Amino acid sequence: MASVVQFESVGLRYGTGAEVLRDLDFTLSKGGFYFLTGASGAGKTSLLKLLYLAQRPTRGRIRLFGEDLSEAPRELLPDFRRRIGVVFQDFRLIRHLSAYDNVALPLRIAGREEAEISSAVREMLDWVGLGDRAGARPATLSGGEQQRVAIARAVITQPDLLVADEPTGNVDAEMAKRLMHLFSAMNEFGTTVVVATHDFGLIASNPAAEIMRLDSGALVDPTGSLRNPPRMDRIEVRP
Ligand SMILES: Nc1ncnc2c1ncn2[C@@H]1O[C@H](COP(=O)(O)OP(=O)(O)OP(=O)(O)O)[C@@H](O)[C@H]1O
Repeated sequence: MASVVQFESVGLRYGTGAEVLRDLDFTLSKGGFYFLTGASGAGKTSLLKLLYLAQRPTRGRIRLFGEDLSEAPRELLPDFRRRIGVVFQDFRLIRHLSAYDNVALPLRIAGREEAEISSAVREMLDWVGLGDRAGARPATLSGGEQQRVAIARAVITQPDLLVADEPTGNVDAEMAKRLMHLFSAMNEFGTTVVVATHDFGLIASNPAAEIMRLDSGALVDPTGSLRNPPRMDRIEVRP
């Protein structure tokens, strides 16, 4: 399968500090679904920042959509960026825009017609359960509602790569299921999805997904043990 992302010996440090990511070597395939997990501070958000081009690695190479980013001219980065949908941990909605206008923004930037934008945005807001809050500004929405607007905005352009940082951290279990259904539907249409989460319930909801686990900045045990806990009947428990 074609690769969307390739990391080769990638490391990242902030300023003069120690490396927060080290020796990352992995490939994400087109149409793959990946969960990125690991303890708080393990480097999940930092790895996602490399994926959505908010950070450059301090060493190693990253290929995105087949292009080597260390060789790509800076002017090309916005073109790459437009192919990536991002759900930020802190949402980053635009304060003075309504929920509708926040979700419409990427389509307006892409130059779509208003009639097309209107039907797409209304359908998306309905799907995330905010059809009746289209005119609301972010400050008047709850944390969970803001998170749903942020998700709607990230997926509205059907990006090639969707990167989501704890996208269900503020919603109830029913809404989390609905949002995962949305991500899976996009994934079936070819979007590569990367979801950082601590929520093992969420991970269990998509048994076909691959799990990437970060431990102190390094990827460990990329698949396997998280899905296959030890068979308790084989473990001898001594009194
Ligand atoms: N801008 C920054 N400048 C300096 N250090 C940073 C910066 N951002 C993150 N770090 C450090 O990098 C390490 C990894 O942080 P990161 O936010 O990537 O972890 P995380 O796994 O996403 O954590 P959480 O689950 O709590 O969101 C931490 O030690 C953190 O303090």
